[in-house]
Amino acid sequence: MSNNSLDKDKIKILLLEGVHQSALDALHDAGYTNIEYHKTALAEDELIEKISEAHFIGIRSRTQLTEKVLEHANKLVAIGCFCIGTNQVDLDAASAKGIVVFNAPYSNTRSVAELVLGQLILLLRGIPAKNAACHRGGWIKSAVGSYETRGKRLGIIGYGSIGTQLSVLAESLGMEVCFYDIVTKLPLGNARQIKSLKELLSTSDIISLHVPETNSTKLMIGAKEVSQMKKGSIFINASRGTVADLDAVAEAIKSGNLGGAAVDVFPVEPKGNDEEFVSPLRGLDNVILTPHIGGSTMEAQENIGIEVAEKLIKYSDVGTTTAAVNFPEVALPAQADNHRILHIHENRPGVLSKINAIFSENNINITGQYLRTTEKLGYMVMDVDAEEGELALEKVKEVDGTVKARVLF
Ligand SMILES: NC(=O)C1=CN([C@@H]2O[C@H](COP(=O)(O)OP(=O)(O)OC[C@H]3O[C@@H](n4cnc5c(N)ncnc54)[C@H](O)[C@@H]3O)[C@@H](O)[C@H]2O)C=CC1
Ligand SMILES: O=C(O)CCC(=O)C(=O)O
Repeated sequence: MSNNSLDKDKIKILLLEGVHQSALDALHDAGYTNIEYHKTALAEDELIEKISEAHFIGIRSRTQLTEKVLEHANKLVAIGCFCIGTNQVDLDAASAKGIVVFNAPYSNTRSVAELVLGQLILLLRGIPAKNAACHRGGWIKSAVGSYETRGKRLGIIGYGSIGTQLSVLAESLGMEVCFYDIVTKLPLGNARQIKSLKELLSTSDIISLHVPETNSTKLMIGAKEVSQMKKGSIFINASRGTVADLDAVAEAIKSGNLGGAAVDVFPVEPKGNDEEFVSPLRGLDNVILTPHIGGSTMEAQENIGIEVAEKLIKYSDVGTTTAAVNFPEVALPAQADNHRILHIHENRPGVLSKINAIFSENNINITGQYLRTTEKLGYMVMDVDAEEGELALEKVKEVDGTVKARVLF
């Protein structure tokens, strides 16, 4: 249930999926040298074996940190998602074990927006099919079905960090931008928010998805929604594979109802580069298929490596949880010569009064105290005189409702 402060070289960090060298450099510079690095995701049994020994883990989108996997993560204090999406982590299971989850919410957003812009230009010109024909010795020199971007309507579903950047880039090409979002958003430039998904689908020349994976987005583009799209229009999904029914998209491409598609994310993705990729869209010349690389540019990966590594370092060094995905956020100063008790507890009546009673009953002097809560979790941080740190930790660990407690010094 608890971790005492360890020497930095004893803190075991497991980095998977080839996170950028910048993360390793940042961790090394901060004194963390006990790092196991893998270029790929791990099979579930190996992941379970390795996570049971790790204090920190860094992943991207392939590693599924399910409840079953996290059950074995008894030493783990934090998860770094070196990406935006955190749907691959069972956040409730992580919170229940007092494991903080961090991500990089912005660093790869420009990369995705640029890729989508490139794809929509290529698809409007019918380039994927012409390119495929050339590779087979064909020659489709024709303007039929080939269009400029100017004046075409781009329908963006999900007007967040990526959707808004795509909106601005598309307008700079002279496109008309409309968007659908469950939240009322300030439109950038001349973009317009459309209240009905059906209206967006049926009036756009290109539809591009930029929503997170949630219960409300699961299969939000099914056969019905695909049938509502304008004849000959283009479908792009670089969000999550669970959002769209690719069988329906494949049927619409084959029947000519859709003019083309670009898909970067799939309901089931290969775990590594040596596993076969299976999709109903394979073999369709006017479909651009990419292996979930929307955010995979050198710039984005380098920035993500630094950003997430720094979040893990700050949590490990001083207990700061700013920008955590599943956790009360506390920005903490570096502690001076004292010991810092980090106490993660269920957010229910009585826990705090018991902790405070321990300090007064044992005459432990508190030099600094911080508290933040979410609906389910409380995170209390107490700085105490160095000689009283171990006693304080032992006592607070006994409090009913404690999820995790550790001391930093
Ligand atoms: N292909 C790739 O490599 C990458 C994919 N992504 C995916 O893109 C997603 C979006 O990224 P950001 O724009 O940064 O996220 P964001 O959180 O800034 O924006 C998401 C937008 O979707 C809206 N939304 C949520 N549920 C909706 C619904 N049911 N219907 C309509 N709108 C809804 C939200 O209100 C928000 O405006 C990420 O969650 C991730 O899954 C992100 C980065 C790279
Ligand atoms: O880099 C990755 O593995 C996934 C990127 C992504 O989809 C995200 O940032 O949410």
